[in-house]
Amino acid sequence: MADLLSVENLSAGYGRAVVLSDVAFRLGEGEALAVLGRNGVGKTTLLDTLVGVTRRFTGSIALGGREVGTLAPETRAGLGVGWVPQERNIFRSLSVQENLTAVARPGPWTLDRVFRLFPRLKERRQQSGASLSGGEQQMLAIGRALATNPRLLLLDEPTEGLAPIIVQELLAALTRLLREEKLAAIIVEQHAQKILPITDRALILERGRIVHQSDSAALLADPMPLERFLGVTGR
Ligand SMILES: Nc1ncnc2c1ncn2[C@@H]1O[C@H](COP(=O)(O)OP(=O)(O)OP(=O)(O)O)[C@@H](O)[C@H]1O
Repeated sequence: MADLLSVENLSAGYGRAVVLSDVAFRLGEGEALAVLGRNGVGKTTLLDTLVGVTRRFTGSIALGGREVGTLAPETRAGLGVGWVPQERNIFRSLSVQENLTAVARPGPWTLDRVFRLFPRLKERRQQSGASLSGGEQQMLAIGRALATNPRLLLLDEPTEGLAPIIVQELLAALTRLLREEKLAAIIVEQHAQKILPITDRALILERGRIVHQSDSAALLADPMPLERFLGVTGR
């Protein structure tokens, strides 16, 4: 499978602090990767480095064969890096529909298609972003990233802090995105058992380094690395 993303020898951090060291992995077109690890190991820093909002010390990030590691975040976004940050960053004073149309770029992900994926957003299309529940704001944040028609979607703990029923709804939408629509994605998640069934590959970070990489199915079948590096079972 052709590489959509190829990361080599990446080290990055903030100011003089090195958080990520010698990170290397590949992602094929249409593949989904789970990024796992305990608190503070550098998961968010990895996504932020792909987006371009940290300090990169060494290494390369190639998207579709083109080096993007030196480019500004907005240029990377224009080349197809879609980002749903942990803090969601929706426009609180704009309506749901305005949030989506403000960032829309031409491509298969039209407003209608986003509304088909998240019917709750369609029902609330005239409401302000601020009036939405936490789960609905997360759906809007994902919808906004989709409306930019990304080649690669980066999701930072999309289910964090949400009620179980909303988590189920979000996971069902993500399953559709990753399994049926075959959108390439990298998902940071604390709970391995939620995300491994819907991703192709997984990596585990510890202190800014990759300590395990494998197929997600292999990790589910043999959860030893989850026990060792996350202190949880895969179930
Ligand atoms: N803006 C920043 N400036 C300086 N250091 C930072 C900054 N953001 C994160 N760090 C440090 O980088 C390290 C990795 O943090 P990061 O948020 O990437 O971890 P994480 O695995 O995503 O953790 P969590 O699951 O708690 O979100 C931590 O030691 C953190 O204190």
